[in-house]
Amino acid sequence: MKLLTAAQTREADAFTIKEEGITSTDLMERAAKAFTCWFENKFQPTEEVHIFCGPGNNGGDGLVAARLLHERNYHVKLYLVGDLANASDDFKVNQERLPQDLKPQFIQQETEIPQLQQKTCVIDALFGTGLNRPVIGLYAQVISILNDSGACITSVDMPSGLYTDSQTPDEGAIIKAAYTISFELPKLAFLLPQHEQYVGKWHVVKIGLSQQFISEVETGLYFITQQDAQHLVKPRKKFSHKGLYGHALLLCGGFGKMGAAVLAARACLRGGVGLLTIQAPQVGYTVLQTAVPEAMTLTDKNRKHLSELPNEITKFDVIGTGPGLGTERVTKTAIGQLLATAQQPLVIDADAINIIAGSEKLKAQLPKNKVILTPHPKEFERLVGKVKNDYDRLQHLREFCAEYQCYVTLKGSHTAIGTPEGKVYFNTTGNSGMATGGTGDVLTGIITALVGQQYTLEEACLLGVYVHGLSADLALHTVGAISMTASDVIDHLPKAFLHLSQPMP
Ligand SMILES: NC(=O)C1=CN([C@@H]2O[C@H](COP(=O)(O)OP(=O)(O)OC[C@H]3O[C@@H](n4cnc5c(N)ncnc54)[C@H](O)[C@@H]3O)[C@@H](O)[C@H]2O)[C@@H](O)CC1
Ligand SMILES: Nc1ncnc2c1ncn2[C@@H]1O[C@H](COP(=O)(O)OP(=O)(O)O)[C@@H](O)[C@H]1O
Ligand SMILES: [K+]
Repeated sequence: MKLLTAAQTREADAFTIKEEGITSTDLMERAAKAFTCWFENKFQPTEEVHIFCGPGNNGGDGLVAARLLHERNYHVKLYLVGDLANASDDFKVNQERLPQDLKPQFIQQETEIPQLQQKTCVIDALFGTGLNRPVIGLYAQVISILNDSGACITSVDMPSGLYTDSQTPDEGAIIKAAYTISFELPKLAFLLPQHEQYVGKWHVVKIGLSQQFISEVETGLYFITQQDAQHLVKPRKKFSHKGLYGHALLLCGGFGKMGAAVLAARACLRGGVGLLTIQAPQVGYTVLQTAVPEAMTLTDKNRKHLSELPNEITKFDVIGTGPGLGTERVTKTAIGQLLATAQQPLVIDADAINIIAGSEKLKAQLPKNKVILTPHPKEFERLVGKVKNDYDRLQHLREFCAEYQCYVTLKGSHTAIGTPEGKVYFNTTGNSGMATGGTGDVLTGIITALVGQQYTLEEACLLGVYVHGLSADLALHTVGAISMTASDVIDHLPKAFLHLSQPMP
């Protein structure tokens, strides 16, 4: 599913209004109804609700929500903030529509800002996607008092003050919402870790924006839905055999880190690979043969560290490498040989990334259109240098993928997948239980398995990160976030694939 910029959202509004032959006031009523519906399910009418409106259409939504909640017997206190001489037309229409017994209070200077109790229920309708400069002055004072009050803030469409799709300047005040209720689609800003404290928990409510517009508009930004993932899963054929699902090679593990190889291997098997061979240093032989009996094990001439490639390397359909490798000189040499000679697709993680990041020569040797790199943010910085903020990181992601013609799954709460053509997909599964050692090794195993099964590199990244996070979401029900381990994620992979293989409604 696409992510739209603020400008594209405005175009989508305008297109929908024209297509349906409705007025912008009708669309505002629809949006505010959808918001109110969510709000009513969350907060009881016994609550006093303090609604703060700015001068634009976001404020207009706030006015409609005030009217609707008042009709449903919520005790509404309404505040109209700032100079309303240039308020939007739909704001003015809805100000007129306020019932007689709902009198707004006007806030035009700091002394008129109410002091709120802790836990007071607040609706923030100051600014939405129309924000076009940092919030300073009176609005910033309101935001600061609301943030400091300890009130439970629900933002309409955007936390006021936060830019929708670019870096908010440092001087701008931003609401710290507990909940943000976004219209039709999530916003890019919600998916970036630096905004967690402002956005809170976000939810999307549908307001019937034109699907034709959304399907036709050009954007390089997407988020992965369950439907997208379900469409990708390939069913198995009755007369198929293991030879059809790929023979994967994992070059993983080292002294003290054979566990990483075990995790990647077990995940690769659960990811559906036909055959799996692991090449590991000698210390790994007994470990791997015992912990992963389904896999074949080749041993390196080196006792503790990977130092060579297998003889018959051409027989493998895909090679996954990195977890547990270490960065010894002999291993660096082996990774250099791999990049120089491998004909098949490569999934490169962890220490293999660190090794490549440390050498411009190795970076230049990354074979084009054959590589998936799966760095976490620190490993990514080793590849591209220090990044300034989350938007800068995304820009580096696009540039790196274009320069090296490779795929990168930049791991995080919403893992971002960059493609050589400049697209970025955000994952929507996963949870903080995954913030534990070894879950990245699991992802390497899964993606390697999918590439082995002839998924394209893009498909393998999308389905891989989605199913990886989904497994963790399913594990959450049984083990919770605190106790979750990487093995729990592997153990829930079967359920996750089953979940995605159910017929769609
Ligand atoms: N018909 C529509 O276009 C719809 C719009 N909707 C709502 O409208 C919002 C967008 O409305 P608008 O485009 O009117 O924009 P906003 O209401 O987000 O803000 C724009 C207003 O704020 C002023 N402003 C911007 N930045 C400021 C700053 N830093 N300090 C002080 N004033 C500032 C602008 O001059 C303008 O008056 C969405 O977020 C959504 O809530 C929804 O009602 C759905 C339908
Ligand atoms: N808070 C979180 N929410 C969702 N996913 C997370 C979170 N923290 C970590 N993850 C996921 O867990 C994995 C961690 O990978 P990585 O840092 O490489 O771990 P390791 O090196 O220990 O294997 C990534 O896939 C990442 O997206
Ligand atoms: K808002």
